[in-house]
Amino acid sequence: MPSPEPKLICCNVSKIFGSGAREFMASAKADISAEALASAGLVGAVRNVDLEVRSGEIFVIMGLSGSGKSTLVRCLSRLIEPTAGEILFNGENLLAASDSRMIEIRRHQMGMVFQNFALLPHLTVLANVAFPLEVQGIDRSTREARARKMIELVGLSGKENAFPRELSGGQQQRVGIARSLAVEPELWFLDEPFSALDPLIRREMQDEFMRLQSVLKKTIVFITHDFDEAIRLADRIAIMKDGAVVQAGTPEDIVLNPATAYVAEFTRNVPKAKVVRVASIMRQANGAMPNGAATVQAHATVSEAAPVFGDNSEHLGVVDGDSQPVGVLHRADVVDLMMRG
Ligand SMILES: Nc1ncnc2c1ncn2[C@@H]1O[C@H](COP(=O)(O)OP(=O)(O)OP(=O)(O)O)[C@@H](O)[C@H]1O
Repeated sequence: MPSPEPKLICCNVSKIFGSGAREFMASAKADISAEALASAGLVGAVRNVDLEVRSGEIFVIMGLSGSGKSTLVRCLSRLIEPTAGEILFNGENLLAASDSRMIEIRRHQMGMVFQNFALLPHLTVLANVAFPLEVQGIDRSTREARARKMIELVGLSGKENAFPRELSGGQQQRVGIARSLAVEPELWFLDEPFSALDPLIRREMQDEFMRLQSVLKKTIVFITHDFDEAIRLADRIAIMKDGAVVQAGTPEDIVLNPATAYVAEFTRNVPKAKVVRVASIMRQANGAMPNGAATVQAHATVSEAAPVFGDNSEHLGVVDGDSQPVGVLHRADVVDLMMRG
């Protein structure tokens, strides 16, 4: 389970494009509605965003094209200067950091993966992956040894001497992932890393990404415009619209309780049983577990638990990670949830 400790805190961050943006922010105080900005000839790419990314979690920022995802993520590493707000990384105020300190943080503590892979075409896979270590001034044999390890981790052993043009899209993105992991980042940004891949490869890469994360346990900020990808990968999701976060929560929170009609549109076709956990719909055991009933884990999804009922049982015992009884799952509640979507 992710630890609750925040790695990155983003407080009331805004990025307004257009001349006189700072003056407008100062005079408008809190009113930076999309309408107020538009009438001043400004673009509110990011508006008053608050979020906290916890150590070891996958935090997904999801929104349609133009909703502000890339601008927000670039503000988090100060590749774009926010117009207002505060950003704390490991408790350090990034907006007060000098340019050289920011370069050091980006080089040593942050990793980035982009949609277009951004590989250097004239360098081999090995040299591409070793490149950020070369920039760090690490000697050749150390950086090549680390690069080989990363190439193996992403399943590309044997391709060390290939050039990017000799690889498929999925393989190129694996190189991008290996390269960004080579610096052993504490905070890993992935900006639509799988969007350029066709659906089958994309799903394979998502599985691969989850496998990597189960080994590496990085703190991740992952951008996508695809809600299905978001609920598949996320520990928590922030949904953006017109530069603002309209809802943030676990996939389960969002699917069960969409905060606005806009969010509900995304959740409408999601099979709820695949997202909702047994713990959310179980009932109190009141001390007694159903006699002879099979058990399921509280953190299993409802669709994982459903087959355990078999033909005849009406109840299942629910246990926690230490096999302690925590509740009862009723067949009727499972059927009800499945009927809902
Ligand atoms: N340099 C800029 N100058 C003016 N407006 C900008 C600039 N960069 C982005 N914008 C505007 O800010 C808004 C948010 O853009 P952003 O690229 O962050 O969205 P996004 O959600 O990442 O979209 P996409 O998924 O298409 O990349 C858009 O309206 C965009 O036109």
